[in-house]
Amino acid sequence: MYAMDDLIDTKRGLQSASMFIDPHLYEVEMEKIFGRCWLFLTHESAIPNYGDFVTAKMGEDEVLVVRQADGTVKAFLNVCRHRGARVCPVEAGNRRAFVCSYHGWSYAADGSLATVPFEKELYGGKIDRCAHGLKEVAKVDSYRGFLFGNFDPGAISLEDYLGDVRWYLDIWMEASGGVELIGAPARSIVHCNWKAPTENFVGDAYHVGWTHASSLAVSRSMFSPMSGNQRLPPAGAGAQIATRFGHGLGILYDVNPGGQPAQTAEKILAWQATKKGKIAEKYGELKARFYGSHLNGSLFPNVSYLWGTNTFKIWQPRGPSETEVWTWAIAEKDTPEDLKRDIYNGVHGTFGTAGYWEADDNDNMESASLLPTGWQSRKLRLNAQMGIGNDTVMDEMPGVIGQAAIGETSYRGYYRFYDEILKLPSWDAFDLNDEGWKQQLIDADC
Ligand SMILES: CCSc1ccccc1
Ligand code: FES
Ligand SMILES: [Fe+3]
Repeated sequence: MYAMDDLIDTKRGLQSASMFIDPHLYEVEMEKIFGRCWLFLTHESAIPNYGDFVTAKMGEDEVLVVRQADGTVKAFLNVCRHRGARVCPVEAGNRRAFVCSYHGWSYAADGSLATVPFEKELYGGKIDRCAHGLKEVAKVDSYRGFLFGNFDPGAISLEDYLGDVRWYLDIWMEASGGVELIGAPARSIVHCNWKAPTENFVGDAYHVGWTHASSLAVSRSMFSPMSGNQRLPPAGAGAQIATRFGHGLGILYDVNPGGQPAQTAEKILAWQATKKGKIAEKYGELKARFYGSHLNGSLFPNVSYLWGTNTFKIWQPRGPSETEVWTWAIAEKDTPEDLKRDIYNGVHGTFGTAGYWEADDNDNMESASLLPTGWQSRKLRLNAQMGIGNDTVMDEMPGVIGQAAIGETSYRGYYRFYDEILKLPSWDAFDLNDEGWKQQLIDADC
């Protein structure tokens, strides 16, 4: 059994390897993280009309996300209130009612219990209908079209929960003119703990040259000069950012198309050149530069994205050692259709189920997650000390900043909040104005 205080050492940027394997910790994570944090559901554009729905996952819970008649969105556990069978077996569609395939109970789009077969004859009218509607997810909210849900009615708002990271999300969710998720997500299983890939995307530019050496060599991408660790990005080529709620990212300046194959990268650069001037006028030079940069990021607990390599991922936990990966391609809404198709193909060829970048990563995710099965291996500490002691704050961009293209500032930020939320009695006990988290990260040192 893990000891909570031995799990995360924010002061020294260390984490216990047991966090990837401990089944008791996993249950605490499901309760205290997935039961209380804002979890990605879908994008508004996927359910535009009344009755449109998708099924999604919130931790290990399967939910039904439905557009309501009044234009709002509700989410429900996709679980029949009679004997618990799945109410909606399909991933997406349009329904005004959902009928359970087991005994035929039906529910309206607003989750209320609509019909019960032979209700009078078999129940004598004794069913409390109000108590048998689909269990509603306490809160659903949207940020720039990205819909999130929260099981905890006492949780802080989505806007507060995203906090400083909104400034960086707005680079591609707003300044770009807005984005869309293209098509249905590719789904695959990786034999790893859900945190391993999330931490990789939050801040691991360090692995790109080594893990992806062959992918970089064959793709002739903008990252290819890093192949095999031939060279580091030059000094001042990027930054690492940590924010209050564990959300973090890395930025590699001016190389937006990042891991896209060369021919797609050229088209993306030409397309972005037509927009950058207007973005600079409206949002300033810094955001315009970041629009043309490559961003790798994660939103706590399990959302990741690559702005530039156009990838959007959810790492759905399925036990401590298995993760179901949902991968979408993201593109700016106003991208020409032929380029959107190239981007889609590029994403699913790199980070999709059978993508060559994905295959590189999965080996690392699986070994890092499964080796702590060893009783001695799980006692090891994982090192996230790159750049420790050099983190700072800057006037021009929010969060705690590591001023290096490769560093582990956002790892330390991710696990700092992981530690805090696991120990938080309830959101009532949370002080949104406490800025101490910044000093915790700035004071960290080996
Ligand atoms: C094109 C992949 S670049 C990257 C950087 C950091 C984390 C994950 C991926
Ligand atoms: S489990 Fe759904 S109607 Fe019985
Ligand atoms: Fe990778």
